[in-house]
Amino acid sequence: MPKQQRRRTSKEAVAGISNDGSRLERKQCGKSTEVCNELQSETATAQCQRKAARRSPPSAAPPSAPTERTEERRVPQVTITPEGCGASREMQQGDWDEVVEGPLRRKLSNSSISSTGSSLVESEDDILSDSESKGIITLEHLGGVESGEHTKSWWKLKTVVNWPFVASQRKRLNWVQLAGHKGNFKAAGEGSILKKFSENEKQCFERLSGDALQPFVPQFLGVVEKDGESFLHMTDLLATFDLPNVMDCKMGIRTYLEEELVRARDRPKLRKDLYEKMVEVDGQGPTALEHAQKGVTKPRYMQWRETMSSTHTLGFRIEGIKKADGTCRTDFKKTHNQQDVTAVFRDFVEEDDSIVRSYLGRLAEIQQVLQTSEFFKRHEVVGSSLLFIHDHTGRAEVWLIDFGKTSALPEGQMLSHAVPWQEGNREDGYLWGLENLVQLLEAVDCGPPGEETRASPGEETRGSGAGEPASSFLDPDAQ
Ligand SMILES: Nc1ncnc2c1ncn2[C@@H]1O[C@H](COP(=O)(O)OP(=O)(O)OP(=O)(O)O)[C@@H](O)[C@H]1O
Ligand SMILES: O=P(O)(O)O[C@@H]1[C@H](O)[C@H](O)[C@@H](OP(=O)(O)O)[C@H](OP(=O)(O)O)[C@H]1O
Repeated sequence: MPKQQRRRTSKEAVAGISNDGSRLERKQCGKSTEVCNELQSETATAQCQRKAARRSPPSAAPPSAPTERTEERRVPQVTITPEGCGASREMQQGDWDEVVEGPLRRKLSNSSISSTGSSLVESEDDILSDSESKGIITLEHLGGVESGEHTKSWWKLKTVVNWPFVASQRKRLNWVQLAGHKGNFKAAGEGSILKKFSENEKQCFERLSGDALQPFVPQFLGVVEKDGESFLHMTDLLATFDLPNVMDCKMGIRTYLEEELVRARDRPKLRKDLYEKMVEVDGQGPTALEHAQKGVTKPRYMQWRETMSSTHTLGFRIEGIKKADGTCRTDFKKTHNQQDVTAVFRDFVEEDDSIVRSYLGRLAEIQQVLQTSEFFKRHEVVGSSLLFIHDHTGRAEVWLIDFGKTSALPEGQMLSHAVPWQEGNREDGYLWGLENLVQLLEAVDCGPPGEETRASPGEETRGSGAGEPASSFLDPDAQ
């Protein structure tokens, strides 16, 4: 199939996820006939889904379809009373300049890129004063100094297009922290990194040892002390790539713990920093009261983030992307619907179908393993991400990262990860989000092998028969 035609097909497919997918966007359909019509275009999607069915066995407990009915969704209310502003738990770190071995050392710094998504390289002040903790790309450059030496000279690479890499340096210019808290990471020995210690995350790594999921998470290398602080030592997933493209997708329909909700109800604490982050994205975000108080509670902020982004509508959201050319984007707070998300995916993979297929293959493996993982069954997985990494060699991998807010369930309790969350059931919607992610990525992958994926008229309906979807989405209406 000619490339142009392939692209058209992909584009149609982006919107037309499925019968169920169209429900996913039905509220928006009311606003846009164009979107609505596209959603009804099924053929290309059906092709993708058949491809997917070949890639992976159908999930044992297929999730069903979401809608975009944000207002109608039941979100536990948090009573806000003014009690002063809570401070961010962000690490205050001023002494993280000393970094590690290697001729071109990474510095993992507290600098960051604004979530407003400026793609311009600004002054150092701008970088440092940024209130966001995202999109950190900071590299320590030792200008040919041999391994073992220490120096404090380093580069801050914010957003650089056409970075003049020389071949020997390219491999080492890999590090990027696309999400998470400033200063949470430090470089370690070759191919490994240190993440600020969390007892909870350590326990998760220990429990993951020997679990079916272990091959899909960074290798845990133990706890190390450095400069009087404890860190989790783990493999740097980027280390073996050459100028990788990296994307962080935060999984699940809920990004805060139930206990945070309870705490906020019992002891509501207004946070000015979160209020400011909210206003930065949407001046209309805070209520009149919140504007007056200049503060919001954490669950209120987190719920707002979920509804602004695609967490609420799709069960995952894009946190950040860094591409091989050095460009970095973290301005996805308002990337909300499937068309926008798919457009970002397409840009990320640069319409390289073989990369998409590799990602889909890996995601299919992850979906399969999640069905058998004891760890997954017995943990509420909140705030965890899938890290997508590929480079020009054609290698593409997906890894599960960040178990800082993943918590064990009481003995005997298990989650389906695919049914709606109601306070108390601790469901996280991980599998639902993953299924949506896979389907959106499939919408990018509607090119070759072409003929073989073309549906015959009798195959136009998804699924194994009688209009039954092969896989479907979670329906929050079912709540
Ligand atoms: N093992 C790893 N290898 C390579 N990069 C990693 C690894 N772990 C994390 N990262 C990078 O660091 C970023 C943040 O990681 P992580 O989500 O674990 O941090 P965090 O501070 O716990 O985040 P959050 O505040 O969302 O809980 C990721 O988006 C990714 O870019
Ligand atoms: O993505 P944003 O808009 O920057 O918002 C942050 C993000 O949701 C983090 O996941 C969260 O940390 P946790 O997941 O650890 O709760 C952090 O809370 P915090 O400010 O309390 O650290 C938020 O500020």
